[in-house]
Amino acid sequence: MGRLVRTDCIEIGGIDLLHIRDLQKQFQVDGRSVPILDIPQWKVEPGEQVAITGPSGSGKSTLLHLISGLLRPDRGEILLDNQPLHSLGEAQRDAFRASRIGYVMQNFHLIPSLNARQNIEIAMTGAISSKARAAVISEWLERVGLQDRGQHLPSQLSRGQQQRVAIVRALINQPPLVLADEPTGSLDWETADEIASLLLGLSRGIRHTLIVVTHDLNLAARFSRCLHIHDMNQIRQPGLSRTTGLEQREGFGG
Ligand SMILES: Nc1ncnc2c1ncn2[C@@H]1O[C@H](COP(=O)(O)OP(=O)(O)OP(=O)(O)O)[C@@H](O)[C@H]1O
Repeated sequence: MGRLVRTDCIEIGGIDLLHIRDLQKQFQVDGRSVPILDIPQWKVEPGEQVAITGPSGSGKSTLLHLISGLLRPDRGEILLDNQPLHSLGEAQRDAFRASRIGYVMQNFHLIPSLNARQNIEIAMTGAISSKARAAVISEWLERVGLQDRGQHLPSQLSRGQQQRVAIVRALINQPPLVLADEPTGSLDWETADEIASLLLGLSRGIRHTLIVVTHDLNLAARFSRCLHIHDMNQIRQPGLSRTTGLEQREGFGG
């Protein structure tokens, strides 16, 4: 079941934070190569908020893993701030990722034995005193309404509160790019709406670029740009050309 995605490039001008060129990714399944992504060109400008939608298995998470350098493309280039991430050695890539990319995941991935403050602190880079660190963490906890939850373990927090901690952890180093993979996917609709507002508001406030993978079309509609990935099986159907495999929709309210 191969899946292939292509994108029509929309030139949006200006300086790009992210520039993907000729990207191809395949996985080996039972000894054969299964094409997953094929993206001739895609650009994201600083400060943009982009939603990525598409059917299950179309390659959305794979695209985020490629952008963050967790996966290596088989072909092509991903430039982040003009830096080809995959040309860096592992240690340099880890350091670059830690300072330039924040990652929010569906299931929070907090460390169970650390409290909320410690889960945030562990992600902090930069040489500042422990007193200054504590002050920054307090400020962020207050910003997300968790000022009285800093000492709580993840198991003592609601799911929405855990995701708030995870969002602070992703934003604490003020990375220029924040990636979120189904950040509201495991939350009830009311909490999901709150978390979506928080993520959009915070990233808008500090001018992060935000790229969010979501199945939730209501959430996608809150972004200024949406990239929809089609499944290759659909692309193979008569009447759908491969070049419409990945379609960009502009002009959502934001
Ligand atoms: N390590 C791997 N080895 C082989 N195939 C893989 C691997 N990782 C992902 N795949 C396959 O790649 C395809 C894309 O997976 P991906 O997780 O990116 O999809 P997705 O669009 O994020 O799906 P979902 O919406 O269900 O999370 C799937 O068919 C998946 O089975």
